Order: sequence, then structure tokens, then C-alpha cells
Amino acid sequence: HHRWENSSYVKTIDRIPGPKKKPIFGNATALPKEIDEIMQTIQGKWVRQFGRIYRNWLGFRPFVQISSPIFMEKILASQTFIEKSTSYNILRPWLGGGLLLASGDRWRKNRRLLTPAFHFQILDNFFDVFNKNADILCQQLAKASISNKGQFTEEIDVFPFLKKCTLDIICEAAMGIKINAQLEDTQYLRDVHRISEIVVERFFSSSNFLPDWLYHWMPHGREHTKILERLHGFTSKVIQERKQEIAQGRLEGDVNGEDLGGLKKRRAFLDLILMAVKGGVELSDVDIRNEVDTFMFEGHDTTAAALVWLLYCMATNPGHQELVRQELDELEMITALLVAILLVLITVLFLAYRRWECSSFVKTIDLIPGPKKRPIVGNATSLPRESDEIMQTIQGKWIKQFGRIYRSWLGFRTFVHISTPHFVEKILTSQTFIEKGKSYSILTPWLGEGLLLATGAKWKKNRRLLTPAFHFQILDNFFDVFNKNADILCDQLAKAQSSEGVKETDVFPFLKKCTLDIICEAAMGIKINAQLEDTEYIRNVHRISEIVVERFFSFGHFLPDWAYHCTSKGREHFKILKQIHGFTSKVIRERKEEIAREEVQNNDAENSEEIKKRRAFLDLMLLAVKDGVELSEVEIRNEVDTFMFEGHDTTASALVWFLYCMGTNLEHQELVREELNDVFGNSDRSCTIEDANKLKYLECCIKESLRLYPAVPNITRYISEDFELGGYKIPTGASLSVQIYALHRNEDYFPDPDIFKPERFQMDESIGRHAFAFVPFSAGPRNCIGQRFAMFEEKVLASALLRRFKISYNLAKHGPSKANAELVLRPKHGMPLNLVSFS
Ligand code: HEM
Repeated sequence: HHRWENSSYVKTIDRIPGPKKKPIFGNATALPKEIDEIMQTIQGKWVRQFGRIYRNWLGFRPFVQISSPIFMEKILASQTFIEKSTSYNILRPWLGGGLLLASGDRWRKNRRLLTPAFHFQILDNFFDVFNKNADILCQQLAKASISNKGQFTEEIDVFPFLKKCTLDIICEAAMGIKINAQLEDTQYLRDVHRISEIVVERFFSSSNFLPDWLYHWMPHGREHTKILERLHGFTSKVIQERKQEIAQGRLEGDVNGEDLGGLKKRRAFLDLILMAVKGGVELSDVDIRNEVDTFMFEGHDTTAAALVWLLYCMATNPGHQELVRQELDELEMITALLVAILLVLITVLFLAYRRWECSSFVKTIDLIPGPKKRPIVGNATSLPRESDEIMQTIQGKWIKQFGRIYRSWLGFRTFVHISTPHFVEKILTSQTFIEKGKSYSILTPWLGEGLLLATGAKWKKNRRLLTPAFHFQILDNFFDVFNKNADILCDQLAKAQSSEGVKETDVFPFLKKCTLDIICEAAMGIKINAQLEDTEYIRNVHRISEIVVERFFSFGHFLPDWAYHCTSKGREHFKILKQIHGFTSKVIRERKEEIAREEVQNNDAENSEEIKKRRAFLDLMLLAVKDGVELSEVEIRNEVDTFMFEGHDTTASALVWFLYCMGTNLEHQELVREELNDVFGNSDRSCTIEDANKLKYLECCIKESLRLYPAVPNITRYISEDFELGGYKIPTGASLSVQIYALHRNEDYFPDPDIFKPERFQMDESIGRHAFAFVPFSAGPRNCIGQRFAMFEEKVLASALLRRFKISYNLAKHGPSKANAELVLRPKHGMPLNLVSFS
């Protein structure tokens, strides 16, 4: 003792102020007997006497007591002092190396593993456990507050009630089981209470200083061991049962450490540990038990104590209690108000829905045959998920079931579908129904009131203005753009195909870039070299098409633009559009300046004639403006964007299906090649407009591929006044859908409709066929303005490809190519073709 007393350790400690210590006992005998007074001495009297840092001795164990935030921060924020002091050791037999007592790497690992279990989102799931037990607690307290004689008792000791309630909560949260401590008296409940008492007793008695083995010889120690055995047995049993449930897949979902994705369902903390073990985290059964026991210990007495003092503070501070109650009342009022508003809203919506259901509009539409509609969703839920199957349902199955005029509902929007030439003619030749269906509106932010979407006088004016740009003579001037890009396309495909090990090439991305290059030069007069380089504008045009398609098939379709632009996709949409519009506007400004410069430089007639010949569509509009036509810059931009949109995906789609037809009908491919030989011989000269006009069989093949795979598989019109079709009344407000895909496969007009037979389009065979049986470019006043441009482009690209390559599609390997009806008809899985070069 003397040696210890003189050790530098004791001397160092004793330099810190503190109460005078006695030999062997230190300051233990200076402490009062009552526990509350002990705390008042240690955390009160001695603090006042010796300051906010002082030392005291409990036998040979010194404690440095601190109670100032600056000292606290130094200790609690330290990464070094994370180990608990030895006084916690009396909890070790119960909690082992659980989170409370663990240290070092083991603590770090388990803390990381368990932290996600306390994520905000997960905690949200425990609110029903809290609420349910809060209700029981209130009921139990209300019951207890009534005496045997039915009178209100004056006081109740609430602490035991609170302890049971918090125990019930932590049991469900930690282990996922209900022990109903508030309602029943169980062995487990008794054991948890008793073990806490014994640990406290040991803490404040001399046995705190005994090692566990010696303590367990004493009567309290023996009781302690017996209870612990039961407690550990109970926890282990629960763990085994939960483990089995997980193994049998009764708790679906998976969890690994930090991942919160699969944690939608409420899980007990134990389940999270077990799932992590399943996912490869190393934890023995005893480790798991220690964690669960730690939660049980830390999670009930603490919360009960916090709550009991809160209630004490409330009871002794009625003014504050009143303020809290006011807050709760307000919350209740707001909740009640919200519920009332919700109920009114539901009622109003329900009544509006009933009214709508009984309206003459709905009744008139529902006289047309069609699939049975469900409330609110209509037929939306009857459609398959896959885009190719949606088209097969709408333009196949339902036509077989309900006929060539039928109706469907997409939510509150109705479509009348037609696929027979007589009906199609009636719609497409009408001067009244020139307005597009409502579903086109998702293109408005991009294309504005360009030709595709404009209506009324505006459409008429712009259509008249732009039609001359597609005059035969003007189109002749684009042949060198077609040929130049056809050459690049062939070279790019030859390069891709010659790479080592490549037997097939997905040609679709190549075709899209080629048609984009062509339309860029034709519409704006600029070369973007999409086939050779990757530029932001190309990426933007591709991405905007993707986003528009995604919106079309999602809930975003039904959102107004302002609401859609608040979603993440909407924001991307908005950002890209800004860039695209910025690019088009810049090109327009530059062309404007260039035209002004050219005017000054080229006064001689011959030269200006030359320039006129090479005009892009944009130039023609700018010249018209100079001549006095009223077109704002935004209107011009809308037209250019419309050409860009309408003019590249459509032609790429038409070409890809043409190549597919060639690759699957080799005998027809040979016939086309023979025709190409007749026209071009062995020369590798470019294709002229005269050549294109001579390629009649190629034209039949292009048309037949457009019949089987129309690049635009359906178009819609808004019915702006009541109208009769096929004996049915179509009321104002409906959308009429011309099912081009189904129309083209109508066997009354095309026998063996699914077979590729280009001869159908030879003069003698097509005579007498209804003019509206084949309308890949639509027909009537709102037909495709770029139809001739597109056909020439197809011919030049197709002839270049077939002069250069023998093309085949491996049907045995890939099966028939599936078509997705998006903005255009695109091959669902790309178009892998084998291209064998002749040269
Ligand atoms: C094979 C290629 C093409 C096909 C299958 C095709 C098909 C169509 C169809 C079916 C329509 C009617 C849309 C509707 O009523 O909703 C249309 C309209 C239109 N197309 Fe094309 N198109 C093609 C190429 C082009 C090209 C290359 C351009 C431009 C150079 C173009 C510009 C337009 C425009 C501006 C409209 C709107 C016309 C209006 O409403 O007055 N198209 N196209």
C-alpha cells in the first residue's frame, strides 16, 4: 500500500484537486448512504468544492470527474478514448462485447453494421409500434387511476407503467416479438427488471470490487447467474426462430450494411443483423445475442427514465404543460383539418367522376365497342408492359376482338381507333379535323407551333410557305448531300464489319447518325458530322427523343409541363431543350448574317442563281421573311426543330426496316441488285434524281417495307365537332387514332398481309386498291410535307448500301425482329445485320 501510495500514478492523480482520501477506502466512506445523496455529493457538493475537474478515489480506483463542455468535448470527440472504463465491467456477464461495451475494431465494425438500422426512413416504420404502445400505456394509466370503489385515486406511481411500456417497445424493435409486458406478467419481464436491480445493487456494494467468479459464489451472484442463464436462453431462442424464418424466406428482401433500398418493410434490429450475416458479415451467435441484449438493456430503462422526468417537469410546471398541450391541440386541429379537406376532396372527385361517368360524352363513346374499362385507369392496366406488346394489343388483339373501329380509355382520355381505308379517308381528307390529338402535346416544349403541331390559320400559312421548299427541282439539289452521306455510311459500316471477330453489326445507330447529318444540312445548311464525330448537339437530339418517349409511356404524360419540369426527368428535359433551342437559334442568326453578306457579294445573276439552288429549308424561310412574310425568330426555330425531329428518326426507321426486309428476303434483294446493275452497271458513280426515278423495283421494296413496318405506326386527330363514323357517333373532345400499322396489314386490301411481297406495289397490282389503304406518310391536307424528300433519301441510301454490301439477317439466331411503337417504329433489340462487302 505504501509503495502504491508513493507511485507516480497516484501522485499524478493526487495533483488534481479533490476530497481528502482515506487509506484503502479512498473517498468511499465520505459518500452518503442514499443513492440520490451520493449523486448530489459527486455531481454537486464536490464540484462546488473542487471545481469542474476534480478527482476522487473509490478504494484503489481513481475517477477524474469533469463537468464543463470544453473538457467534455475533448473526451467525447476523441477517437482514442472510445473504450469504456472498468466500472462498466459489471455489465459484461449480461451484455458481453455488445455495442455498449465493445472497443477498438470490433466496436467500429458493429457500429457501422448497426447504424443504418437507425436511419430516419427505418425509424419511420416504428411509429406504429410507438403509437400502439402509447395507447395501451394511456389505457393502463386510466384504469389505474380509478380505485376499487370507482373513484379517481389521487396519485399513481407512473414509473412502473413507463418501464413496461418502453420494454414492450424495445422488445418489438430489437427482436421483432411482442411480450405484452404492459398487459401480462411474464418471466422474461420479471428477469429483465430483476437483473437491472441486481446490477445496481452490485454497483453500490462492496461486491463491485469482486471479480465475477468470486461474486458468483455469493447469494446475489448465484441469483444473477440464474437469471442471466434464463435471459440469454430467451434471447438465443428468439434469434434461432428469426434465423429459421429468414432461411425459409418468410422475411423477404435483403439487407447489407448500409443499403437502405430493401428496407421498406419494418424490420427488427435483430433481422438487420441476421440479414447482414446472411450477406457475409462475420458474427457468431453469441455476438448477435450480445447486441440484442445491449439494445434491450440500453433501450428501455433509459427511455422510461427520460419519460418519467419529463412527466415530472410537466406536472411541476403547469404553464409549460399547457403550452405543450396547445401545440398538440394545434397539431390535432391541423390533422383534423387535413383529413376534412381530404374527405371533401375525395367526395368532390368521386361526385365529379360519377358525373363524368354519366355524361353524354362517356355514354356516347361507350356505345362504340371496346375493352371493358376500369374506374379511373380505364384500359391502361389491361395493356402489357412491353412497348412491342402494347402495339400488338392495340393494333392486333383488340382489333380482332372489337373490329376495325373500337374505343379505348387511357385514364380519362378516350381514343377511337380505326384501321380500314374508308374510315381513314374520311378523317384524313377532312378540312375540319386537322388538329392533332392531345397526346402530341408532350412535343410542344420542343417543337412549339411548328408545322407538325400547329393548327388553324397558322398551320395553313406556314404550310403554304414551306411547300415550295419540297419542290422537285429543289430536292434535286440535295442529292449530293444524300450521296456524300451515303458514302460515309457505307465506309463506316465496312469499318465496323471488318473489325476482328465481327459477324454482325447493329446498323440502326449508324443509320440514325447518317439521317441526322442529312437533315442537319438540308434543314439548317450546316454540317455537324454526326457520323464521324460525337458532338453535344447530336447527344442532345438523341437524348431528348429518349426522354419524350419515356414521358409518353409514363405517368409524366398526364402531368402539365410546369409540374413535369419539377421532376428530375423534367429538369433534364428542360435543360436539354434549352441547349437545343440555343443551338438552333445560333444557327438561325448566323445564316441570317451570311445571307446578308452573300447579297452584298453576289450581284451577278448567274452566281445568285447558283446560291439559290443550294438553299437549306431555313434559308428559304429567312428569304421569305426578307420578302415581307411575317415569321418571328421563335416561329422559324420551331419549324427548323420540327424538320430536325420529323426528318431523321423517321427516315432512319424506314431504312432500318427496309434493310431488315432485304436481309430476310434474299431473292428480292437480288432482284433489286439486278435493277441497280441495269442502272449503274459496274460504275461507282453517285445516284442522280434521274437514276432514282428509274429504280422502280427498289421503290416497290421500300414501299412494301413501309407497309409492313410504317415508320410512323399511328397518328391521331382531335375531334373538334361531333361526327359520325361507321354508324357510331364520335363526340367532340375524343381523339381519333389512325392505326397505320394495322391498316397496312388489313387482309381485305393486302392478302397474306404479313408476307413481304413488293410486287403489290407494281402498277398492275395496285390499280383498284383503295387509295387510303397505304398511308405511311399520312394523306390529305396534313400529309407529310417531306414525303418526296424522304423517298429520294431512302432510295439513295438504299441503293448505295445494296451496291456495296450483300445483306442478311440471321432469323434462326435472332428470331423475327420485334418492333417498338415509340415516336417512330424502332427495332426493339437493334438490327444486327451481316454485311458482306462486294469490293
Ligand atoms: C420515311 C420517312 C418519313 C415518314 C414515314 C414520315 C411520316 C409522316 C407522317 C405519318 C406525318 C403525319 C403526322 C401526323 O399527322 O401526325 C408526317 C408529317 C410531317 N412530316 Fe414526315 N415522315 C417522314 C420523313 C419526313 C422528312 C424527311 C421530313 C422533313 C424533311 C418530314 C417532315 C414532316 C412534317 C413537317 C410534317 C408535318 C406536316 C403537317 O402537319 O403539315 N417528314 N410525316
